[in-house]
Amino acid sequence: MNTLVDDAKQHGTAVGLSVDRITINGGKPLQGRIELKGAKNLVTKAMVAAILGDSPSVLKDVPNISDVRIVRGLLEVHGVRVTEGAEGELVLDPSGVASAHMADIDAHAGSSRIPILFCGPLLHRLGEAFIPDLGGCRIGDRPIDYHLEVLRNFGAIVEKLPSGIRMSAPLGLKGAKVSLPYPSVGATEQVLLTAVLAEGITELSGAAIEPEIMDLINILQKMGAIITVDTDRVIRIEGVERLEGYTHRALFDRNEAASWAAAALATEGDIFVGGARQAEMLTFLNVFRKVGGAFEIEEDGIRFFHPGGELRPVIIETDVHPGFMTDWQQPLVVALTKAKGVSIVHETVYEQRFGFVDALVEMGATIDVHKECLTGKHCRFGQHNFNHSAVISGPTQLHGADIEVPDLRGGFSHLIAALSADGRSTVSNVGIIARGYENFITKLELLGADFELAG
Ligand SMILES: CC(=O)N[C@H]1[C@@H](OP(=O)(O)OP(=O)(O)OC[C@H]2O[C@@H](n3ccc(=O)[nH]c3=O)[C@H](O)[C@@H]2O)O[C@H](CO)[C@@H](O)[C@@H]1O
Ligand SMILES: C=C(OP(=O)(O)O)C(=O)O
Repeated sequence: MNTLVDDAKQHGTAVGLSVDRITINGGKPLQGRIELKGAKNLVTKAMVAAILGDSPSVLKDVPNISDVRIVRGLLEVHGVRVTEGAEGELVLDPSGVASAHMADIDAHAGSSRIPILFCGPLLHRLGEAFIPDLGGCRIGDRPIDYHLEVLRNFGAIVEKLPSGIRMSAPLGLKGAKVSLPYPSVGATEQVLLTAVLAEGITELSGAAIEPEIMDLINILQKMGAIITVDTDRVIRIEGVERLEGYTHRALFDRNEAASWAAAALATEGDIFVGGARQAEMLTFLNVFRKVGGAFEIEEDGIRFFHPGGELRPVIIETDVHPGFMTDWQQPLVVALTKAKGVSIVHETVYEQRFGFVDALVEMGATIDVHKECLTGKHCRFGQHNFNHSAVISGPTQLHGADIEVPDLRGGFSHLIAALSADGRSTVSNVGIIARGYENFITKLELLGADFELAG
């Protein structure tokens, strides 16, 4: 397995970021306007969906992030021709889809979580698939048991090898009744990408219904799929014989929007996030307001700002949509260190997502992590030995320190911590942030941050 430093270098290099560290002089409010592109958690899946079409697809608002680069590389080793159109536009031509050579595919092992979603499309197109080791953030065990079970339900034969997973479907894939034990985003996408061309009807219960999944459904419908989203997390898919390419503008990145909103609050700043929309951020906006943040919703984006006065503590439980998204908690925790009183964040989606708080504590925050489900709701992790509830007592003034990015969202929270701290901080392994934040260095510059690049 790659070390964190290798990961950071790989992700940084993929988007042309040649530095490992940023030295930040904190204490300056972030102010100005930035623009969002499409969501990391949709764009990469939309790219995979292009394999299902029998003509090229055009995807707009594709961000320059390393996860997109990695998926592009994987598509190319499978014979998909990927070209760039206008700014932020990718043309994906699947007419040459072929089995990848092991050596080529190995180069992509361990880089992102997306390879597992190639299974259904490749089984339809080629009758076989080989999936290398998966990467993604190290925030828990992240098993793929639901994915494998789903694929077996459709008739795939799954063989686990030391280097990855081999799959075949000698009799083709057939629609199935599938029930997920937990509304997993990835496993729901696995069902969608497999069921659309499977013979017959698929009924998925216990589905995840995140906005990025709904946008993937929009794309599949444009391609010719028949998908019904019922109440109570049930999705019905009627398999069709062929799909065509799509043209689609990707849904904006609501996780990036929430991150910049938290940055505005923690630095007492004022950031207009172009492209952000209210509907997909309702839950975040409620919490942001309760903490004492202010926002103005405009047609072309949302202005997030600190209106003055004291920030207030909150109790949050992360959850599947429409709950408070797990990817929002890390940046917000930095703002909560400045709230007067005791906040609690109960992480119910991943068992180990509080690794990033060690650095905040080193910077002067008062944060204790606990194994118990501290908000009252019992989650899957309550009976185990996982520190999955955090108690944040404030207000505290953070001070500069040398800190190391542990994962994508934790990394962004470290940037915010350094920007809001007194004095100088050095944040290393910043390449990991390039997995999901397009041009974050340029955006920091635009917002008036005081920093130097090093390493
Ligand atoms: C690329 C992408 O879109 N990543 C997002 C996606 O990750 P991802 O799709 O990996 O997350 P899931 O929704 O699948 O995971 C949720 C929970 O289900 C568990 N699980 C999942 C699959 C499985 O086979 N077995 C199993 O036990 C996971 O360990 C985790 O505890 O949704 C997460 C939850 O909104 C987000 O934090 C990630 O940003
Ligand atoms: C956990 C995340 O992503 P991934 O699933 O790609 O690791 C994230 O975007 O915060």
